[in-house]
Order: sequence, then C-alpha cells, then structure tokens
Amino acid sequence: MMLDTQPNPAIAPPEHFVSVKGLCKSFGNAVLYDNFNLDLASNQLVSVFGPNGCGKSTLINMISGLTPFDSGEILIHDKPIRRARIGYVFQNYREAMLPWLSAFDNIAYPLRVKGVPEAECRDRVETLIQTFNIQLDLKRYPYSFSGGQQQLISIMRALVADPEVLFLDEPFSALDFETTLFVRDKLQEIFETTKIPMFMVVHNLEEAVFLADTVLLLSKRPTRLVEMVSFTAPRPRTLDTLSSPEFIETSRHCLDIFRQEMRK
Ligand SMILES: Nc1ncnc2c1ncn2[C@@H]1O[C@H](COP(=O)(O)OP(=O)(O)OP(=O)(O)O)[C@@H](O)[C@H]1O
Repeated sequence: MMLDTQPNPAIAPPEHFVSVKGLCKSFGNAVLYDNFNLDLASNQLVSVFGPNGCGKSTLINMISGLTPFDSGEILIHDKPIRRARIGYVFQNYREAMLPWLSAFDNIAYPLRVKGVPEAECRDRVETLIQTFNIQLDLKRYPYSFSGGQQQLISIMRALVADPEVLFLDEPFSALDFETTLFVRDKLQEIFETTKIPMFMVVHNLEEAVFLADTVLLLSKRPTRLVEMVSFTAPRPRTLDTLSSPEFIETSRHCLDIFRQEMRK
C-alpha cells in the first residue's frame, strides 16, 4: 500500500500569519499607506522599524483590528481580523492596566469578558503563570509593581485567551535598560515555548534585530516596505548575540537601508 505523503490542503496550516493586500489609509489629506502589501510567513517573530511618524503604530493597529482602514484587505491566518484571536501588548503599561483590579484579575479580564466560567478562568491564569514562572504576588494592585513587572502582567493578560497572534507596540520603550533585558528575555521564552507568531513595533534598531526572525524596514510616507531583512541567529539570543558577526552585519545592513531612505 502506498502512503499518501502529500499534505492535505484542507488541513495544511496557513502559510502566512498576516496578509495585507492593497491597504490604503489616510488621515485627512495626509496619505499614510497607498496600496501597501505584506505577507508574513507563519511562526515568526517579526519586528517593524522605520522613520518617526511613518505609520508603524497605525500599521499594527490596523492589522490587529484596533484602527479602521480606508480600503484593502487584511487577513490573519487566512481569516478576516474579526474571526482571529488576537493578543495586544500596549506601549504604556500604566494606561493599559485596570488600576481598580488586582494583577490576577487584570490577567483574567479577557476571559471574564468572554464569559468563561470562573473556575476555568482561575485555572487558566494559574497555568499561565506557572508555565512562565511568574513569581509575583498577583493579589496586589498594578501600581505596586515595578514597570517591568507591570509590562509582564500585561503580556500575561494578552496571552491568557490563547491568541493566535501577539501584537506588541513598543513593549520596551517605557522601561529602563535593566528591565528591558528582563522583559525581553521573558518575551523570547514565551515565543520559544508557545511559537505564537509575534508582530512587534520597535523604536530602536538593535532592539528590532535582536529578537526578530524578520525585520520589516519601512520608508517615509507614503509608507512602503523597503526591505524584509532576515535574521537567523540561533535561539535563545543572549548578550553574546549582540557581539556576534551575524548580528553586527544585519544591524549594519538595516542601518544602511534606513540612512538611504532618510536621504530620499
Ligand atoms: N488618529 C489620528 N488622526 C490623525 N493623524 C494621526 C492619527 N494617528 C496617527 N496620525 C498621524 O499619522 C502619522 C503616523 O503615526 P504613527 O503613530 O502610526 O507613526 P509611528 O511610525 O508609529 O510614529 P513614532 O515613530 O513617532 O512612534 C503621524 O503623522 C501621526 O501624527
């Protein structure tokens, strides 16, 4: 008997976790995106870098369904955004936390909004914090935690409803250097454990390269995709990665492209 080794197209996983076709978006007369296209291969950590004001946050917000667009199509794992399970980590954890709820209840919030039974909510939060070894007293309120701890709590909240994609808008920009290292390592651990594809806006070029499988380099407005740069250093990436020839070469290449774009 011959075994059929061909993948069944009916059950083959989607090739892309994000597909954007012919996307147009303006604010008043200012054209931000005009026929913008993007396909991101599944199971990757993708970071987005570009000049100030080119529309990075608007892009992540449109793809995650937070900001409407004028025309075009956006699919998450081949589905319209409204049918996808999405997690979102905001830049400013202080504004993103619900201050009247304990850290535990903040994490459980998306499940409770969905009407998940209380026992299951508690189980799922407990499992999550054990999986990622979050050693915090979650009965406390958000303001009593450090910035890095609050950002970690908001990452846990984004993960609790089992998202198929995690969006992060400058997750480190409100953190100091030491805390950034801690949250960055945790994010990498989450990516390696869950393999949830991640789409992350980052302000700092080295930060964009360090965790990424692919760096999207964007142009000035109207915003084009200038290049998708692949970074294949082994994981986990560590402080040694920063001094590896591959990291230095990739960062240098991204910087060259960025400079060329700024001169245009
Ligand atoms: N709701 C809005 N109404 C009008 N203009 C907006 C709105 N949101 C963003 N813009 C404008 O669109 C442009 C892109 O903004 P966006 O925040 O997406 O860029 P960015 O690349 O993330 O910026 P930065 O690098 O400064 O974080 C900016 O000029 C901004 O002022």
